[in-house]
Amino acid sequence: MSTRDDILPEAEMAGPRVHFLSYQSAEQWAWAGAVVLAGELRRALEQRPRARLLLSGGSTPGPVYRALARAPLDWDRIDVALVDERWLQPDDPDSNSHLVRTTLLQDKAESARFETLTRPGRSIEQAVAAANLHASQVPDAVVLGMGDDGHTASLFPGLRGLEQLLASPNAYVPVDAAGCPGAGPWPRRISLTPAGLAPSRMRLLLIRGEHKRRLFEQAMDGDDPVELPIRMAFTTPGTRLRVHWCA
Ligand SMILES: O=C(O)[C@H](O)[C@@H](O)[C@H](O)[C@H](O)COP(=O)(O)O
Repeated sequence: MSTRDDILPEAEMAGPRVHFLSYQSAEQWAWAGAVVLAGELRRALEQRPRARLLLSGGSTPGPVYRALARAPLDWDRIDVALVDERWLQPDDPDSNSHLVRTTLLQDKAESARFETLTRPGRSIEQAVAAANLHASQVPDAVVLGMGDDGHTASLFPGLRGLEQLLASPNAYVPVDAAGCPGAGPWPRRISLTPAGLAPSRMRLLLIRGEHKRRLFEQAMDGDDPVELPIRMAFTTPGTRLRVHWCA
């Protein structure tokens, strides 16, 4: 297993809103993500009866979740929930729930309490209302991803009503991303908003590849999340965004 010293970043760029760390290999990147999340959860459990972790889906974060599942934490005091979900049932292989179940909720983390966003028999409005009730518990850590189009959570560039969704006072909103190529075959979704991200005690963005590095640098040159929704990760007031990148 890697030690803390093996996973020091190759380069760092720290500003007031973003701390960007580059890792030399995918293995170091995965372990570094797990170490930082485990540290945050451990601190939270020292101070409060329960800790809360919000996770994204997509093709990038799986190795970090698998590494985190091996962390010796008091997992039965940890609530795991989602940043966003495609309007699919939790056992659908394309759902973010399925990703979290098959990567994180294994090994030591099997005993964590997992809140899916969708559930059989629940309408999208009921699912969003339930998510907003749970959101009264402040997240200790939020893991975000970024799509090749600059979306984060399920807030896509060009999404109808994006400005209103970004300004919503609610932590979760229903999304109809019809016409947004980044949403792939799943236009109906539920997404975290800036209001849901703001109170989190830690924000971690997991990205890989040259294209995403350049896109993130471009995002940092501006402030408007309507143009590039990933900007909400660092323009939303609250804690500084930590970015973990590797090629
Ligand atoms: O449901 C989703 O699609 C995700 O939660 C989404 O916001 C994800 O983080 C990005 O799309 C990045 O996805 P990739 O890692 O596959 O590029």
